[in-house]
Amino acid sequence: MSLTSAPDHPIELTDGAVAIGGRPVLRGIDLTVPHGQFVALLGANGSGKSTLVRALVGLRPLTRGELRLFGTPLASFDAWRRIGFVPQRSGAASGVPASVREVVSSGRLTRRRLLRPLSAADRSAVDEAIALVGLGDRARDGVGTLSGGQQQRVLIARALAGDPELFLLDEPTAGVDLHHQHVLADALGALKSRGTTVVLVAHELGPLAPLVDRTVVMRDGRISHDGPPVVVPDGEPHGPDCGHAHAVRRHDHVPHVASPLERDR
Ligand SMILES: Nc1ncnc2c1ncn2[C@@H]1O[C@H](COP(=O)(O)OP(=O)(O)OP(=O)(O)O)[C@@H](O)[C@H]1O
Repeated sequence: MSLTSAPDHPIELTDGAVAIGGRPVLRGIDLTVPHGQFVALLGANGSGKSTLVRALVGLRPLTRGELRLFGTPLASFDAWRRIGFVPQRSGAASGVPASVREVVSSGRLTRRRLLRPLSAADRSAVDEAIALVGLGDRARDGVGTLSGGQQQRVLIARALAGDPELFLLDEPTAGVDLHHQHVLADALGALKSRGTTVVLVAHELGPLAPLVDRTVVMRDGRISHDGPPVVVPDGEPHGPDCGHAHAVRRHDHVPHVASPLERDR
């Protein structure tokens, strides 16, 4: 907690806007995420989910609005070790031969003093992260020998090893088989029980659904729904929020529809 009474929410974005190449991509985004909340960011292709999470970690500059991370304006925020970010799948192999253990260990770099060997606490955090994503038997293997889905899990383990207080993941389940979606759900469930704040971009929640406290749905660069997830038995709308629940399902699966805010694919 900060010494003042100002809130220190992990994320507080007010009237956020992003333009790419002069074209508005996000507009009028108000998003406050309190400690310990598990937020799913949903929406059709091109609706702005990735741009929003990238803006939230300072990778996309805001053209308007204010972003505070843990109560500190982005411009003066420097506690990046409190934040873990797993980008959309790009592969953990960069051409440099490195083992799973080495890549995951790099997630501890901000936690230890430069050029110091890994401490026992570092090593156990690395082992725990590798086990959590189900790669214990591949720890010594080169990341280049792993499948795309396994490389994604290496990146997740690297972020987990840093023991972040705020963890953002962009489509971690894309192209991942059901068994490994359950592995990921277990890993994120363990984080959630530690009180970690999670923001997750997804098309399909699948096994992650029970973890979600709040769904934010993007549409054409704006937030079109923000509220608690609603359980919809047998695919039927249910309860007073059924319209929204149905909308979430439909957005989750809508085919790509061209709009002025969508990129060519
Ligand atoms: N690097 C870029 N260059 C140009 N336009 C971009 C770029 N990145 C995003 N955009 C634009 O921003 C819009 C939002 O893209 P974004 O990737 O944030 O959407 P998304 O909801 O994450 O989509 P998806 O589910 O397909 O990943 C796109 O329609 C695209 O036009």
